[in-house]
Amino acid sequence: MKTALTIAGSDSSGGAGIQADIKTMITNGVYAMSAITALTAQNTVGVQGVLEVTPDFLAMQIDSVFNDIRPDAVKIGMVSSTELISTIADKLIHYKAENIVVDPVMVATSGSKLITDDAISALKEKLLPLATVVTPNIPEAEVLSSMKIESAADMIKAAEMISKAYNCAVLCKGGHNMNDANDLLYSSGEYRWFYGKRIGNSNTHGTGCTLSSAIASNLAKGEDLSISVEKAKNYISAALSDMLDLGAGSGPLNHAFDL
Ligand SMILES: Nc1ncnc2c1ncn2[C@@H]1O[C@H](COP(=O)(O)OP(=O)(O)OP(=O)(O)O)[C@@H](O)[C@H]1O
Ligand SMILES: Cc1ncc(COP(=O)(O)O)c(N)n1
Repeated sequence: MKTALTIAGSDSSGGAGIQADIKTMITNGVYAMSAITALTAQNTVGVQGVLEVTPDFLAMQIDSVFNDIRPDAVKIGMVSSTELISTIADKLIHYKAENIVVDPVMVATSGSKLITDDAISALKEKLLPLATVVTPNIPEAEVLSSMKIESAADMIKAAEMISKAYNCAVLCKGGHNMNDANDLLYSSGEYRWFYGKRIGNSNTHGTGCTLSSAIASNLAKGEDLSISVEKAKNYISAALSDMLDLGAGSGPLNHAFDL
């Protein structure tokens, strides 16, 4: 069985973070492992608290995983501080990790900030150059490219800028668009659109975590990047279409819709 590791934060409400990643990896057919960067006390309404692990303890978790069950792919989600980002980068280089998917988590759907401003610089300098693919939503792509994105042409331009600056593929996600849900993959100088019909479901807590973990699962199984994104897009669209409606705010997806 192929294996995947998520390095991310825990979401006590189970819709995003480590919990979404593990549910996604299992339902996409790979063995799931985790290294937790922070505990969040969180629900569909907001983030009530964050408790970061120490860099040493994060390093220990990553060592424990790599020294026993080597992951075929690694997904990185919420990492809130510069020190934790440096720890992850050092370990990924040390273990020559492959198939690295970086979801540059900055703000939760509920509006809470999940990364410090310093850490955004570290994310750019240390993690993006290691990424097979980085998966920003539109506000994140604006931060990474320092440009405003107001059209499909802007999505292409920003993705190209990020890809060239950090030498990685870029999936610019269109979930924040009003009329469609089209995602753009820019890789090795070429781009491809993944078209999605906008689903009338306001329960989108964890969509970014879920998409990036599905991509990592497909890469772990040996699919190329474009097919990995295509299959991940189909998975997230189906999970959203299941119309699960839990909690008072933006609720989670049904990760196990076809079980
Ligand atoms: N209402 C929707 N209908 C169809 N697809 C959607 C919808 N909302 C998001 N998506 C899809 O979900 C995936 C995640 O995109 P999105 O832009 O929401 O990421 P995100 O903002 O990082 O997610 P998160 O909610 O975890 O912060 C993309 O494939 C996007 O197209
Ligand atoms: C621990 C953790 N990681 C990531 C997210 C982003 O997901 P979303 O923007 O869907 O809330 C989150 N809310 N919590």
